[in-house]
Amino acid sequence: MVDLAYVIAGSEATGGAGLQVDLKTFQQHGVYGVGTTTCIVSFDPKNDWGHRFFPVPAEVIADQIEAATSAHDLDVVKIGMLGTPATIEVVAEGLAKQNWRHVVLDPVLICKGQEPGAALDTDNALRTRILPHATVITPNMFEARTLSGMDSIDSVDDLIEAARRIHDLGPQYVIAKGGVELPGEEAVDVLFDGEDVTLVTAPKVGNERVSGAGCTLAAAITAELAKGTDVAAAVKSAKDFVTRGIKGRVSAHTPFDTVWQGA
Ligand SMILES: Nc1ncnc2c1ncn2[C@@H]1O[C@H](COP(=O)(O)OP(=O)(O)O)[C@@H](O)[C@H]1O
Ligand SMILES: Cc1ncc(COP(=O)(O)O)c(C=O)c1O
Repeated sequence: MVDLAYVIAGSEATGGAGLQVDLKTFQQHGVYGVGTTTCIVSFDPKNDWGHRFFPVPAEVIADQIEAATSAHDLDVVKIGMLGTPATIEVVAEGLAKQNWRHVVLDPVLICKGQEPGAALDTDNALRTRILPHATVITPNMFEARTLSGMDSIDSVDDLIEAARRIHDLGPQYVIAKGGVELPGEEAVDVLFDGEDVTLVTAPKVGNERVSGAGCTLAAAITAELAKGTDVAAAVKSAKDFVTRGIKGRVSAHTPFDTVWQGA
């Protein structure tokens, strides 16, 4: 029997992030992917690739969740971009309808290049409605600052402190991603399981962020969990996968290069 993984996330029209990346990553791991679309992001080439954001109506999201969960016995789900409090509410209701072995939350508050202010109401709804379901959470530096309440994260020690604080909010496993934003030669992520801190590192590939890196990492963790891998091994494998994809990155006319999941 093939292993199945489910993702509830936004569509990103250039193919570089979001649901498209999640499903490519699942496929690359030999896992059958099932996806529910929460919103559609279309970057605007006429306006510095600014964000055009269209939320899928809540009832249509509910219909998709009903179809997906009725068609398949799903026990591992990745949550990507939700975008609005109304979407968060309907996804929270969907999650509450069954038991999950793992809920992997990529707490996407804003996309690369977007203004932080847009995130505040989404942040509050995510905290109260989605975080309680998450077993694994993968915040980047901005999301780690927001969720931990820390003003700045300037070192690996700060990132560990942020992971500890986010663990206190509920998720059993926190993977806080330093990426290219901490100084040094390595892209350092921190895994905290409530007891032990593990540094998950790979050499930086350039000093730029890459579109779809966060989605790829969380989707690869989800695919490994669907196959029965334990969390620590899933994170290590996902880090290798995303690093390969960043090395093999695809350049486009957009401001950021994008991860190649087939690398
Ligand atoms: N240029 C890079 N070289 C190597 N690893 C990177 C690079 N950029 C990001 N990463 C890694 O990719 C993963 C996703 O990180 P990041 O881009 O910070 O997430 P997000 O997409 O959520 O902002 C992390 O494991 C991070 O360390
Ligand atoms: C729909 C959607 N999901 C998620 C993301 C986050 O992508 P990344 O993996 O680059 O953090 C974006 C960013 O553009 C997006 O548009």
